[in-house]
Amino acid sequence: MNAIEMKNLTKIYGHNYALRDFTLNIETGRVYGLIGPNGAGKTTAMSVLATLLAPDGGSATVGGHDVVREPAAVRRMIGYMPDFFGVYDGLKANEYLDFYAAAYRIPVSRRPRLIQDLLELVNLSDKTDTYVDFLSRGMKQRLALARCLVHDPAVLILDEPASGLDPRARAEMKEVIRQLRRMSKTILISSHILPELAEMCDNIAIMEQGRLVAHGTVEEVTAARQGSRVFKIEVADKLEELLDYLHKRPDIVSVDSENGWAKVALAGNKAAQGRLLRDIMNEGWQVLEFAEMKGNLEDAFMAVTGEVSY
Ligand SMILES: Nc1ncnc2c1ncn2[C@@H]1O[C@H](COP(=O)(O)OP(=O)(O)OP(=O)(O)O)[C@@H](O)[C@H]1O
Repeated sequence: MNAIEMKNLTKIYGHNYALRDFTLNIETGRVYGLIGPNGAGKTTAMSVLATLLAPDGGSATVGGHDVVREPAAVRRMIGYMPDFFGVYDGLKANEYLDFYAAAYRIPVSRRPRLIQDLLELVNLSDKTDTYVDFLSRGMKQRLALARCLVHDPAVLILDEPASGLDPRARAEMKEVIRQLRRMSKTILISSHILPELAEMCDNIAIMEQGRLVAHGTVEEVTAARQGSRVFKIEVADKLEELLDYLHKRPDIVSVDSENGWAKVALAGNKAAQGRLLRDIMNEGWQVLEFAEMKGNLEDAFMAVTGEVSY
């Protein structure tokens, strides 16, 4: 079952297509990354899903509800975190969440427990009585995420939740998103921070100029661009000889050595992967690690969107 369906979505500003026949389905319970360069249409797609913007063509549903015809039902299902949001001066973190809980008509008696749970979830329990203004950017982002959760939505639409955060704050945000995934939420996240998305997401969609240019699992999108998958191979010794050996194999697209291990792009499927491992072991190397790497999503993004030429 798909939590989100977008079919031929089109949005035009003047002569500029912000979305052009954009079609994408997101299965329930998935964490889906939406990647694209500035102006690709990520915010536009998310605004349509959040019922804030009417499309000029096509249709979209969330939980089976049409975003144009049943906006109230869609809003009940989603938590939407925009890329830019204001916070209210003079409110403490718990008051801020109380304000939103009231807006969602959560009974007063339920709110203290709910707010405590939400602050715990986003790792801000010790900031309950801190003025929102005094929180760091990362904390504010996590509080904004907590705000999206007050009505316990099944679907989260997060527009660049990690933007402008330092590595530690990003890691904390990532952890919260992992936690939400464990709670079986369907999550759509846009980002420019590609390696981070690769770690967090099950699937990714790459957009450019309002169009979908690639989608699939992180591994599929990466492989589609290269016709290969990348592996880390660590051996007990004789690394130089291994690199030479790998260079000569026809199924190896490229070989690099990195921090004492080999990074190889292998053409072919799982059977090819099995053959490679067997051959290396048969040749006498003691293999300490043989693992597929997800980290080259950034390469895939650059190649697909043409931001960098190879
Ligand atoms: N209100 C608007 N009026 C006119 N053009 C707009 C408007 N909103 C967006 N656009 C245009 O639509 C296109 C898509 O914009 P959008 O904000 O959806 O992209 P994005 O992928 O979210 O970019 P970013 O990563 O910079 O946030 C861009 O060309 C943008 O200039």
